[in-house]
Amino acid sequence: MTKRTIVVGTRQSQLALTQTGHVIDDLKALCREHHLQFDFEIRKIVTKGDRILDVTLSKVGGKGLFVKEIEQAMLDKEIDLAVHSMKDMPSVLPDGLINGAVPRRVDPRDALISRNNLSLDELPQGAKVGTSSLRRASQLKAYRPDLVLEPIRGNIDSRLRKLEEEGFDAIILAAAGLLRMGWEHRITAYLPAEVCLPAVGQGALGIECREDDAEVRHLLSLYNDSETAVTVAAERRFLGVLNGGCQVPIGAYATLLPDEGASDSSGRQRLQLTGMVGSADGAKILKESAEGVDPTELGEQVAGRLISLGAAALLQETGE
Ligand SMILES: NCc1[nH]cc(CCC(=O)O)c1CC(=O)O
Repeated sequence: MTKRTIVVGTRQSQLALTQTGHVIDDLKALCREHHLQFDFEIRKIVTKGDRILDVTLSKVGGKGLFVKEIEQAMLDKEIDLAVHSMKDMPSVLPDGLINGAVPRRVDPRDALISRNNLSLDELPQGAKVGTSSLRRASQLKAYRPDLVLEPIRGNIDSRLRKLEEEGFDAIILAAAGLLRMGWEHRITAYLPAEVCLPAVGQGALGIECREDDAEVRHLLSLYNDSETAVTVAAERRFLGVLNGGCQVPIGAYATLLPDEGASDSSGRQRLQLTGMVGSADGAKILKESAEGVDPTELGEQVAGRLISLGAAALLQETGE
């Protein structure tokens, strides 16, 4: 019998190619361990988002732009799975596709890459900091109102280049992307969650596949990390309640609490979720934490508390 070749679709950015390569290495190791016979092949796909990288994303339709063509190729059976950064994955997947695995998360924090090896506190008064993330800008302005936040677009490699070329004192990037690229030596400081709560799902990946592809689903089930899956589920439910895709400063981060017999009767461990919503200028930051066992309920609970604190007005203000 011939071996099935699993075709893996990917965007062409260095980060996407690197992530996809790591995932295929992990899947090959799982195949050896579990005596599964599969070959893997990479298929590169250019998405609409890649073709218009220099346009502000919120102006042209948001994150979905990076996944639409990939999902169509999967529905058309040109590819069998795709690796996404969890934070770029839409909350609702098209009929027929599922998130088959959430592998173990890496560092969720944001990182400062500064020109003279300075920490956030050491940056000079009025320093120019590059980020196009409303979430990062809002929280940095709240912490250091003197900073001048300016947009910077492009892939990680071009943003690192622009740090030098466009006169920024520092830029902010997700630690996870730098780590996966092998560029963590560029990081000058990690931003603690108390200063800059990460994006929902930051540092995690999602592996999308067809719902009716039992072979791929079985393989992916072996790759799923239940701790990452449950914490990211709470963050994504939080986001889902607050935001139907509009561009607002929102962050969330969930962790499993240490297991000291603190699980419920079904053996589920308790989670803690912190969520934030801010104004674009950082003048107002709403932040709440709660604990619970069910990720959906916890996401809804933290979102509900923020709404009762006035989040709805913030969402309207900036979500135009
Ligand atoms: N917004 C783009 C994006 N999507 C995923 C990552 C890498 C980090 C991750 O996987 O969470 C990045 C770069 C960044 O935000 O610095």
